[in-house]
Amino acid sequence: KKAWPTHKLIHKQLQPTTPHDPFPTFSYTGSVRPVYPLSPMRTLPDSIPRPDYATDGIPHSEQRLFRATNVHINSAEEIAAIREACKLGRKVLDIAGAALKPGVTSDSIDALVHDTCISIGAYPSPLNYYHFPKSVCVSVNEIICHGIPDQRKFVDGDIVNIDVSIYYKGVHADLNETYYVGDSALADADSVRLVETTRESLDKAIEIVKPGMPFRNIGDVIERHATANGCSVIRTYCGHGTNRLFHCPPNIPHYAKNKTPGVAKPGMTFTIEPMLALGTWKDKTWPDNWTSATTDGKRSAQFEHMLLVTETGVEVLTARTANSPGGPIP
Ligand SMILES: COc1cccc(Cn2ccc3cc(C(=O)NO)cnc32)c1
Ligand SMILES: [Co+2]
Ligand SMILES: [Co+2]
Ligand SMILES: [Co+2]
Repeated sequence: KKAWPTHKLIHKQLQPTTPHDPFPTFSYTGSVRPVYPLSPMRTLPDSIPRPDYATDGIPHSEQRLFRATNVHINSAEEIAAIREACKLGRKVLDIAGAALKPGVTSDSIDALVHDTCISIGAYPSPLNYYHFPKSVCVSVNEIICHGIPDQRKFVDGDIVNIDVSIYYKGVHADLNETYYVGDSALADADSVRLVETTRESLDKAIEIVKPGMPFRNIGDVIERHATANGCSVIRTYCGHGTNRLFHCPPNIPHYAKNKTPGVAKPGMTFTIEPMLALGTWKDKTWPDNWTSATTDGKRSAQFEHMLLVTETGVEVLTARTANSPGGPIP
């Protein structure tokens, strides 16, 4: 039997491919662990139009606006493109949600989202956004948001948020949902209370959106519903304007008594994306500089829609409609 060439052995030892925790000394707040190695960075055909940050990771177009607080009013053409991107984003999310099963890895969800984006001619907005390494955010249990798809397998009883954003015809769409994996999570009363309260809090917030509505009112509606159901509201991450830019004004906190400026006007497009938790609202970021977890390790859930302010009220651009019924209906 041929002796294993030592240089390959050494190389193998230096590049462990066995699943492992890259931060063995980090004090995790809950039971979720990263499972490395991450899969190689995914690529896209050159034919797919890319946002400015796709090459160097920095959204220069957003940073030019950094201090601005004026909110972009989309043209009719921009609104048409945003509507189309949001319909496609909804399809991508529904496909990803339907693939959630015990034993499936979050990396396989990333591959599915990435390949679906390519198939429709879209760029997955998270890829290389501030150097984010993957094409979708997958956040399990106590992970609040920005979870990085890796080799961790979903387990019966997990609650999993999939946050899809796509760049299509020069505009972004951004939406997310939290799903139950297997049957046990549906049986866990606290998880169901958390997930359904979060879903309802987004719906209640959307109900008040119309021209003249101060953005600061959204947090009051969300926090009232959260508190009434024994949940807290994560404070670090907010809803945001989305159009030709992935993130731009307005900044929309999900907690009560906030001082955010601005009022809704027809033609504005933005997200509302409440993250609620069973315990503390406080968050702690993993050493990967992305993954955000509750400091007490209790579960967090999120739902996100992208909205258009109309002359008379609001249009939920990322709504699940009759012709896109996909995904598990809870
Ligand atoms: C610089 O600091 C950070 C820290 C965390 C994340 C990122 C960048 N980023 C990557 C994906 C992503 C998604 C959203 C979003 O709105 N989801 O609804 C926001 N940010 C995102 C940057
Ligand atoms: Co999102
Ligand atoms: Co968002
Ligand atoms: Co979560």
